[in-house]
Amino acid sequence: MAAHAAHAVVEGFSLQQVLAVLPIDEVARPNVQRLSFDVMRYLGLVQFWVQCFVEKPPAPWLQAMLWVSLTQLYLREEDEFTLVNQAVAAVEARRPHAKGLVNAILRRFLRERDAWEAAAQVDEVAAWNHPQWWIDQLKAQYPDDWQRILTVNNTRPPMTLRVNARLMDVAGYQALLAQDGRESVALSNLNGDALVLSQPCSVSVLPRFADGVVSVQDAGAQLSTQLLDVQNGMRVLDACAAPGGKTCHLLEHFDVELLALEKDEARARRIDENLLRLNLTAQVQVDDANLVKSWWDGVPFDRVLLDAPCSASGIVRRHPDIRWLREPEDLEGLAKQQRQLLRSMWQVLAVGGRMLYCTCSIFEDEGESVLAEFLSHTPNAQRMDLPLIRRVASSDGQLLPRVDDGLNHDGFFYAALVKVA
Ligand SMILES: C[S@@+](CC[C@H](N)C(=O)[O-])C[C@H]1O[C@@H](n2cnc3c(N)ncnc32)[C@H](O)[C@@H]1O
Repeated sequence: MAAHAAHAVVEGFSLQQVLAVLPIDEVARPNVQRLSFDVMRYLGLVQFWVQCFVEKPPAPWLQAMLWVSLTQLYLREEDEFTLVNQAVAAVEARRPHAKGLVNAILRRFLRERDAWEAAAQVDEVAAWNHPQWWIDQLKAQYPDDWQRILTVNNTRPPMTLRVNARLMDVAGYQALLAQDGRESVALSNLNGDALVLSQPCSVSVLPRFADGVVSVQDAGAQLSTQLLDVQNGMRVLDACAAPGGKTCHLLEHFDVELLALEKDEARARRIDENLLRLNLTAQVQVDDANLVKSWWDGVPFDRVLLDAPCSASGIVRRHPDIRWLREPEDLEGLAKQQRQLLRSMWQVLAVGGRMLYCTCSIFEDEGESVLAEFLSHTPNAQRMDLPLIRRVASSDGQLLPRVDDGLNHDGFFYAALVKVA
Protein backbone atom coordinates (compact mmCIF):
# COMPACT_ATOMS: atom_id res chain seq x y z
CA MET A 1 0.00 0.00 0.00
CA ALA A 2 2.84 2.41 0.78
CA ALA A 3 4.34 1.63 -2.63
CA HIS A 4 1.00 2.40 -4.31
CA ALA A 5 0.87 5.69 -2.36
CA ALA A 6 4.44 6.67 -3.32
CA HIS A 7 3.78 5.87 -6.95
CA ALA A 8 0.58 7.97 -6.91
CA VAL A 9 2.45 11.00 -5.50
CA VAL A 10 4.95 10.77 -8.35
CA GLU A 11 1.93 10.79 -10.66
CA GLY A 12 0.78 14.07 -9.05
CA PHE A 13 -1.66 13.07 -6.28
CA SER A 14 -1.27 14.28 -2.73
CA LEU A 15 -0.47 11.68 -0.09
CA GLN A 16 -3.50 12.69 1.95
CA GLN A 17 -5.81 12.15 -1.05
CA VAL A 18 -4.27 8.80 -1.87
CA LEU A 19 -4.23 7.44 1.68
CA ALA A 20 -7.90 8.37 1.98
CA VAL A 21 -8.93 6.24 -1.02
CA LEU A 22 -6.56 3.25 -0.92
CA PRO A 23 -8.19 0.09 0.52
CA ILE A 24 -5.98 0.03 3.62
CA ASP A 25 -6.74 -2.32 6.47
CA GLU A 26 -7.42 -0.11 9.52
CA VAL A 27 -4.99 -2.09 11.68
CA ALA A 28 -2.27 -1.50 9.11
CA ARG A 29 -3.10 2.17 8.48
CA PRO A 30 -0.64 3.78 10.97
CA ASN A 31 2.22 1.74 9.51
CA VAL A 32 1.21 2.41 5.91
CA GLN A 33 1.16 6.08 6.79
CA ARG A 34 4.56 5.94 8.44
CA LEU A 35 6.15 4.10 5.50
CA SER A 36 4.56 6.46 2.96
CA PHE A 37 5.61 9.60 4.83
CA ASP A 38 9.15 8.25 5.32
CA VAL A 39 9.59 7.50 1.63
CA MET A 40 8.59 11.09 0.76
CA ARG A 41 11.41 12.33 3.02
CA TYR A 42 13.99 10.23 1.15
CA LEU A 43 12.50 10.09 -2.34
CA GLY A 44 15.38 11.99 -3.97
CA LEU A 45 17.88 9.55 -2.47
CA VAL A 46 16.08 6.29 -3.23
CA GLN A 47 15.13 7.36 -6.76
CA PHE A 48 18.78 8.20 -7.36
CA TRP A 49 19.84 4.75 -6.14
CA VAL A 50 17.31 2.92 -8.30
CA GLN A 51 18.34 4.99 -11.30
CA CYS A 52 22.08 4.45 -10.75
CA PHE A 53 22.25 0.90 -9.48
CA VAL A 54 19.37 -0.95 -11.15
CA GLU A 55 20.26 -1.71 -14.74
CA LYS A 56 16.84 -2.02 -16.38
CA PRO A 57 14.18 0.24 -14.81
CA PRO A 58 11.50 -2.02 -13.28
CA ALA A 59 7.75 -1.41 -13.70
CA PRO A 60 6.38 1.59 -11.72
CA TRP A 61 4.91 -0.32 -8.76
CA LEU A 62 8.11 -2.35 -8.38
CA GLN A 63 10.19 0.80 -8.46
CA ALA A 64 7.99 2.24 -5.73
CA MET A 65 8.43 -0.99 -3.71
CA LEU A 66 12.17 -0.49 -3.99
CA TRP A 67 11.86 3.15 -2.85
CA VAL A 68 9.86 2.13 0.22
CA SER A 69 12.16 -0.78 1.11
CA LEU A 70 15.39 1.16 0.53
CA THR A 71 14.10 4.02 2.68
CA GLN A 72 13.46 1.66 5.56
CA LEU A 73 16.81 -0.08 5.15
CA TYR A 74 18.52 3.32 5.04
CA LEU A 75 16.81 4.43 8.26
CA ARG A 76 18.08 1.29 10.09
CA GLU A 77 15.11 1.30 12.46
CA GLU A 78 14.11 -2.32 11.88
CA ASP A 79 16.05 -5.55 11.54
CA GLU A 80 17.41 -5.44 7.98
CA PHE A 81 16.88 -9.11 7.14
CA THR A 82 13.27 -8.95 8.32
CA LEU A 83 12.76 -5.91 6.09
CA VAL A 84 14.23 -7.64 3.06
CA ASN A 85 12.18 -10.79 3.69
CA GLN A 86 8.95 -8.82 4.07
CA ALA A 87 9.62 -6.72 0.98
CA VAL A 88 10.28 -9.89 -1.01
CA ALA A 89 7.12 -11.50 0.37
CA ALA A 90 5.05 -8.44 -0.60
CA VAL A 91 6.48 -8.54 -4.13
CA GLU A 92 5.91 -12.29 -4.38
CA ALA A 93 2.23 -11.81 -3.54
CA ARG A 94 1.71 -9.37 -6.45
CA ARG A 95 4.50 -9.91 -9.02
CA PRO A 96 5.99 -13.36 -8.29
CA HIS A 97 8.40 -13.15 -11.26
CA ALA A 98 10.07 -10.01 -9.78
CA LYS A 99 10.85 -11.50 -6.38
CA GLY A 100 14.45 -12.46 -7.29
CA LEU A 101 15.22 -9.00 -8.66
CA VAL A 102 14.01 -7.19 -5.54
CA ASN A 103 15.82 -9.64 -3.27
CA ALA A 104 19.06 -9.12 -5.23
CA ILE A 105 18.85 -5.30 -5.21
CA LEU A 106 18.07 -5.00 -1.50
CA ARG A 107 20.84 -7.43 -0.53
CA ARG A 108 23.27 -5.58 -2.78
CA PHE A 109 22.38 -2.36 -0.95
CA LEU A 110 23.17 -4.03 2.38
CA ARG A 111 26.57 -5.14 1.07
CA GLU A 112 27.44 -1.87 -0.68
CA ARG A 113 25.69 0.67 1.54
CA ASP A 114 28.75 2.90 2.03
CA ALA A 115 29.42 3.18 -1.69
CA TRP A 116 25.75 3.88 -2.47
CA GLU A 117 25.63 6.59 0.22
CA ALA A 118 28.87 8.16 -1.03
CA ALA A 119 27.59 8.23 -4.62
CA ALA A 120 24.46 10.09 -3.52
CA GLN A 121 26.50 12.86 -1.92
CA VAL A 122 27.47 14.27 -5.29
CA ASP A 123 23.86 14.71 -6.38
CA GLU A 124 22.06 17.58 -4.60
CA VAL A 125 18.55 16.18 -5.10
CA ALA A 126 19.65 12.83 -3.64
CA ALA A 127 21.65 14.44 -0.83
CA TRP A 128 18.92 16.89 0.26
CA ASN A 129 15.76 15.11 -0.88
CA HIS A 130 14.16 18.19 -2.44
CA PRO A 131 13.72 19.13 -6.10
CA GLN A 132 16.63 21.12 -7.52
CA TRP A 133 14.55 24.31 -8.04
CA TRP A 134 13.51 24.24 -4.37
CA ILE A 135 17.12 23.83 -3.20
CA ASP A 136 18.26 26.66 -5.51
CA GLN A 137 15.50 28.97 -4.26
CA LEU A 138 16.46 28.40 -0.62
CA LYS A 139 20.19 28.81 -1.35
CA ALA A 140 19.51 32.18 -3.01
CA GLN A 141 17.22 33.37 -0.23
CA TYR A 142 18.95 31.92 2.82
CA PRO A 143 22.67 31.52 2.03
CA ASP A 144 23.43 30.80 5.72
CA ASP A 145 20.37 28.74 6.60
CA TRP A 146 19.36 26.66 3.57
CA GLN A 147 21.02 23.46 4.79
CA ARG A 148 19.45 23.75 8.22
CA ILE A 149 15.99 24.34 6.67
CA LEU A 150 16.29 21.32 4.39
CA THR A 151 17.49 19.18 7.29
CA VAL A 152 14.48 20.21 9.42
CA ASN A 153 12.15 19.54 6.47
CA ASN A 154 13.37 15.93 6.41
CA THR A 155 12.67 15.25 10.09
CA ARG A 156 9.49 13.68 11.42
CA PRO A 157 7.35 16.49 12.84
CA PRO A 158 6.56 16.87 16.53
CA MET A 159 3.01 16.51 17.76
CA THR A 160 2.35 20.02 19.11
CA LEU A 161 -0.70 20.79 21.21
CA ARG A 162 -2.52 23.99 22.05
CA VAL A 163 -4.08 24.09 25.49
CA ASN A 164 -7.43 25.87 25.62
CA ALA A 165 -6.73 28.94 27.77
CA ARG A 166 -10.40 29.14 28.77
CA LEU A 167 -10.20 25.76 30.49
CA MET A 168 -6.64 25.07 31.63
CA ASP A 169 -3.04 26.23 31.51
CA VAL A 170 -0.10 24.38 29.99
CA ALA A 171 1.27 23.24 33.37
CA GLY A 172 -2.14 21.82 34.30
CA TYR A 173 -2.37 19.89 31.06
CA GLN A 174 1.20 18.61 31.41
CA ALA A 175 0.19 17.22 34.80
CA LEU A 176 -2.77 15.39 33.18
CA LEU A 177 -0.47 13.97 30.52
CA ALA A 178 2.02 12.88 33.17
CA GLN A 179 -0.71 10.90 34.96
CA ASP A 180 -1.00 8.87 31.73
CA GLY A 181 2.76 8.47 31.55
CA ARG A 182 3.11 10.93 28.65
CA GLU A 183 6.06 13.34 28.68
CA SER A 184 5.81 16.79 27.15
CA VAL A 185 7.80 20.01 26.79
CA ALA A 186 6.22 23.46 27.10
CA LEU A 187 7.24 25.92 24.35
CA SER A 188 7.02 28.94 26.64
CA ASN A 189 9.82 30.71 24.70
CA LEU A 190 7.44 31.02 21.84
CA ASN A 191 3.89 30.77 22.99
CA GLY A 192 2.09 30.43 26.29
CA ASP A 193 -0.34 27.74 25.10
CA ALA A 194 1.95 25.36 23.22
CA LEU A 195 3.51 22.08 24.26
CA VAL A 196 5.19 19.27 22.35
CA LEU A 197 4.57 15.63 23.17
CA SER A 198 7.71 13.54 23.48
CA GLN A 199 5.91 10.73 21.64
CA PRO A 200 3.14 11.47 19.11
CA CYS A 201 -0.11 9.60 19.74
CA SER A 202 -3.65 9.44 18.46
CA VAL A 203 -5.82 12.37 19.63
CA SER A 204 -8.34 9.81 20.89
CA VAL A 205 -6.01 8.95 23.79
CA LEU A 206 -5.23 12.56 24.75
CA PRO A 207 -6.79 13.41 28.12
CA ARG A 208 -9.94 15.54 27.75
CA PHE A 209 -9.50 16.04 24.01
CA ALA A 210 -13.21 15.41 23.44
CA ASP A 211 -14.08 18.09 26.04
CA GLY A 212 -12.09 20.70 24.10
CA VAL A 213 -9.24 21.12 26.58
CA VAL A 214 -6.64 20.62 23.91
CA SER A 215 -6.14 20.82 20.12
CA VAL A 216 -3.37 19.90 17.71
CA GLN A 217 -1.65 22.96 16.21
CA ASP A 218 1.93 23.87 15.39
CA ALA A 219 3.52 26.44 17.74
CA GLY A 220 4.37 28.79 14.84
CA ALA A 221 0.71 28.84 13.80
CA GLN A 222 -0.25 29.69 17.37
CA LEU A 223 1.58 33.04 17.11
CA SER A 224 -1.24 34.61 15.07
CA THR A 225 -3.38 35.14 18.17
CA GLN A 226 -0.71 37.30 19.85
CA LEU A 227 0.25 39.11 16.66
CA LEU A 228 -3.29 40.17 15.76
CA ASP A 229 -3.47 42.22 18.98
CA VAL A 230 -7.17 41.59 19.66
CA GLN A 231 -9.22 43.03 22.52
CA ASN A 232 -12.55 41.84 23.86
CA GLY A 233 -15.58 43.23 22.08
CA MET A 234 -13.86 43.69 18.72
CA ARG A 235 -15.32 42.72 15.37
CA VAL A 236 -12.89 40.26 13.80
CA LEU A 237 -12.71 38.64 10.36
CA ASP A 238 -10.84 35.42 9.65
CA ALA A 239 -10.85 35.58 5.86
CA CYS A 240 -9.44 32.11 5.03
CA ALA A 241 -10.51 30.16 8.03
CA ALA A 242 -10.68 26.39 7.49
CA PRO A 243 -10.08 24.14 9.33
CA GLY A 244 -10.39 26.81 12.00
CA GLY A 245 -7.18 26.41 14.00
CA LYS A 246 -6.50 30.14 14.22
CA THR A 247 -10.19 31.08 14.61
CA CYS A 248 -10.53 28.75 17.58
CA HIS A 249 -7.30 29.89 19.20
CA LEU A 250 -8.50 33.52 19.03
CA LEU A 251 -11.81 32.60 20.59
CA GLU A 252 -10.07 30.68 23.38
CA HIS A 253 -8.57 34.03 24.44
CA PHE A 254 -11.04 36.75 23.53
CA ASP A 255 -14.78 37.45 23.57
CA VAL A 256 -15.18 38.86 20.09
CA GLU A 257 -17.70 38.89 17.27
CA LEU A 258 -15.94 36.69 14.74
CA LEU A 259 -16.81 35.99 11.11
CA ALA A 260 -14.98 32.94 9.72
CA LEU A 261 -15.05 32.92 5.92
CA GLU A 262 -14.08 29.90 3.89
CA LYS A 263 -14.44 29.26 0.18
CA ASP A 264 -14.43 25.45 0.37
CA GLU A 265 -17.66 24.08 1.78
CA ALA A 266 -16.28 20.72 2.90
CA ARG A 267 -13.39 22.41 4.70
CA ALA A 268 -15.79 24.93 6.29
CA ARG A 269 -17.54 22.00 8.02
CA ARG A 270 -14.31 21.32 9.86
CA ILE A 271 -14.46 24.83 11.38
CA ASP A 272 -17.94 23.99 12.72
CA GLU A 273 -16.71 20.69 14.14
CA ASN A 274 -13.80 22.37 15.90
CA LEU A 275 -15.99 25.15 17.32
CA LEU A 276 -18.44 22.55 18.60
CA ARG A 277 -15.79 20.42 20.31
CA LEU A 278 -14.21 23.51 21.89
CA ASN A 279 -17.58 25.00 22.86
CA LEU A 280 -16.84 28.28 21.05
CA THR A 281 -19.02 30.49 18.87
CA ALA A 282 -18.34 32.19 15.53
CA GLN A 283 -20.31 32.92 12.41
CA VAL A 284 -19.03 30.51 9.77
CA GLN A 285 -19.82 31.46 6.20
CA VAL A 286 -18.97 29.68 2.96
CA ASP A 287 -17.96 32.36 0.47
CA ASP A 288 -15.12 33.66 -1.62
CA ALA A 289 -13.45 36.40 0.40
CA ASN A 290 -12.73 38.31 -2.82
CA LEU A 291 -16.46 38.64 -3.56
CA VAL A 292 -16.76 41.30 -0.88
CA LYS A 293 -20.21 42.49 -1.96
CA SER A 294 -21.70 39.02 -1.53
CA TRP A 295 -20.85 38.62 2.17
CA TRP A 296 -19.95 42.02 3.72
CA ASP A 297 -22.61 44.07 5.53
CA GLY A 298 -20.57 47.27 5.19
CA VAL A 299 -19.52 47.47 8.88
CA PRO A 300 -15.69 47.59 9.00
CA PHE A 301 -13.70 45.04 10.98
CA ASP A 302 -11.31 46.07 13.77
CA ARG A 303 -9.07 43.11 13.01
CA VAL A 304 -8.61 40.98 9.90
CA LEU A 305 -6.64 37.75 9.82
CA LEU A 306 -5.61 36.80 6.29
CA ASP A 307 -4.05 33.34 6.41
CA ALA A 308 -3.72 33.07 2.66
CA PRO A 309 -3.49 29.91 0.54
CA CYS A 310 0.18 29.26 -0.28
CA SER A 311 2.78 26.72 -1.37
CA ALA A 312 3.01 25.37 2.21
CA SER A 313 6.81 25.39 1.87
CA GLY A 314 7.11 26.08 5.62
CA ILE A 315 5.32 22.90 6.68
CA VAL A 316 7.20 20.34 4.61
CA ARG A 317 8.05 18.20 7.64
CA ARG A 318 4.29 17.70 8.20
CA HIS A 319 3.45 17.23 4.50
CA PRO A 320 6.61 15.68 3.06
CA ASP A 321 4.98 15.09 -0.34
CA ILE A 322 4.49 18.83 -1.00
CA ARG A 323 7.99 19.40 -2.34
CA TRP A 324 7.49 16.70 -5.01
CA LEU A 325 4.08 18.03 -6.05
CA ARG A 326 4.81 21.73 -6.46
CA GLU A 327 6.22 23.26 -9.62
CA PRO A 328 8.20 26.53 -9.63
CA GLU A 329 5.50 28.08 -11.84
CA ASP A 330 2.94 27.57 -9.03
CA LEU A 331 4.49 30.41 -7.04
CA GLU A 332 3.41 33.16 -9.43
CA GLY A 333 -0.21 31.92 -9.39
CA LEU A 334 -0.21 31.75 -5.60
CA ALA A 335 1.33 35.23 -5.28
CA LYS A 336 -1.39 36.57 -7.58
CA GLN A 337 -4.09 35.08 -5.31
CA GLN A 338 -2.33 36.49 -2.24
CA ARG A 339 -2.10 40.01 -3.72
CA GLN A 340 -5.76 39.89 -4.71
CA LEU A 341 -6.85 38.75 -1.23
CA LEU A 342 -4.78 41.49 0.42
CA ARG A 343 -6.45 44.14 -1.74
CA SER A 344 -9.95 42.75 -1.09
CA MET A 345 -9.50 42.43 2.66
CA TRP A 346 -8.06 45.93 2.94
CA GLN A 347 -11.47 47.29 1.90
CA VAL A 348 -13.24 45.79 4.92
CA LEU A 349 -10.69 46.87 7.56
CA ALA A 350 -11.59 49.86 9.77
CA VAL A 351 -9.36 52.94 9.84
CA GLY A 352 -7.05 52.36 12.81
CA GLY A 353 -7.63 48.62 12.47
CA ARG A 354 -4.98 45.91 12.07
CA MET A 355 -4.63 43.20 9.45
CA LEU A 356 -2.35 40.21 9.95
CA TYR A 357 -1.18 38.70 6.67
CA CYS A 358 0.29 35.25 7.04
CA THR A 359 1.26 32.19 5.05
CA CYS A 360 2.88 28.89 5.98
CA SER A 361 5.51 29.55 3.32
CA ILE A 362 9.18 30.42 3.47
CA PHE A 363 9.42 31.58 -0.16
CA GLU A 364 10.00 35.31 -0.51
CA ASP A 365 7.67 35.39 -3.54
CA GLU A 366 4.73 34.73 -1.19
CA GLY A 367 5.94 36.88 1.71
CA GLU A 368 8.09 40.00 1.41
CA SER A 369 7.51 40.38 -2.35
CA VAL A 370 3.72 40.21 -2.06
CA LEU A 371 3.80 42.65 0.80
CA ALA A 372 6.16 45.11 -0.93
CA GLU A 373 3.88 45.20 -3.97
CA PHE A 374 0.83 45.79 -1.78
CA LEU A 375 2.50 48.55 0.25
CA SER A 376 3.69 50.33 -2.90
CA HIS A 377 0.05 50.66 -4.06
CA THR A 378 -1.58 51.28 -0.69
CA PRO A 379 -0.55 54.61 0.86
CA ASN A 380 -2.84 54.13 3.88
CA ALA A 381 -1.14 50.86 4.91
CA GLN A 382 1.65 50.96 7.50
CA ARG A 383 3.66 47.91 8.40
CA MET A 384 4.11 47.35 12.14
CA ASP A 385 7.22 46.04 13.79
CA LEU A 386 6.72 42.54 15.22
CA PRO A 387 9.19 42.25 18.13
CA LEU A 388 7.98 38.72 18.90
CA ILE A 389 9.04 37.48 15.44
CA ARG A 390 12.26 39.48 15.54
CA ARG A 391 13.14 37.88 18.89
CA VAL A 392 12.77 34.31 17.69
CA ALA A 393 13.57 34.71 13.99
CA SER A 394 15.84 37.77 13.72
CA SER A 395 13.89 38.93 10.67
CA ASP A 396 10.92 41.19 10.04
CA GLY A 397 8.34 38.48 9.60
CA GLN A 398 9.88 35.29 8.31
CA LEU A 399 9.86 32.44 10.76
CA LEU A 400 12.00 29.55 9.49
CA PRO A 401 11.25 25.96 10.56
CA ARG A 402 13.25 24.95 13.64
CA VAL A 403 13.79 22.07 16.02
CA ASP A 404 15.96 23.61 18.73
CA ASP A 405 15.35 23.35 22.45
CA GLY A 406 12.35 25.49 23.27
CA LEU A 407 11.84 26.51 19.62
CA ASN A 408 10.16 23.75 17.71
CA HIS A 409 7.91 25.14 15.00
CA ASP A 410 7.07 25.23 11.29
CA GLY A 411 7.93 28.05 8.89
CA PHE A 412 5.53 31.00 8.62
CA PHE A 413 5.50 34.50 7.23
CA TYR A 414 3.75 37.15 9.34
CA ALA A 415 3.18 40.83 8.58
CA ALA A 416 0.96 43.21 10.56
CA LEU A 417 -0.51 46.21 8.74
CA VAL A 418 -2.35 49.16 10.23
CA LYS A 419 -4.82 51.23 8.21
CA VAL A 420 -4.11 54.91 8.69
CA ALA A 421 -6.53 57.71 7.87
C1 LIG B 1 -3.87 28.25 4.96
S1 LIG B 1 -5.49 27.69 4.94
C2 LIG B 1 -6.18 28.44 6.36
C3 LIG B 1 -5.84 27.75 7.66
C4 LIG B 1 -6.64 28.29 8.83
N1 LIG B 1 -6.48 29.71 8.96
C5 LIG B 1 -6.26 27.63 10.13
O1 LIG B 1 -5.45 28.16 10.88
O2 LIG B 1 -6.79 26.55 10.42
C6 LIG B 1 -6.20 28.65 3.67
C7 LIG B 1 -7.69 28.44 3.47
O3 LIG B 1 -8.17 29.49 2.64
C8 LIG B 1 -9.20 28.97 1.82
N2 LIG B 1 -9.35 29.93 0.70
C9 LIG B 1 -8.58 30.04 -0.39
N3 LIG B 1 -8.99 31.07 -1.16
C10 LIG B 1 -10.05 31.62 -0.53
C11 LIG B 1 -10.91 32.71 -0.82
N4 LIG B 1 -10.76 33.43 -1.94
N5 LIG B 1 -11.90 33.01 0.05
C12 LIG B 1 -12.05 32.28 1.18
N6 LIG B 1 -11.28 31.22 1.51
C13 LIG B 1 -10.28 30.90 0.67
C14 LIG B 1 -8.71 27.59 1.47
O4 LIG B 1 -9.78 26.76 1.07
C15 LIG B 1 -8.07 27.14 2.79
O5 LIG B 1 -9.00 26.45 3.57
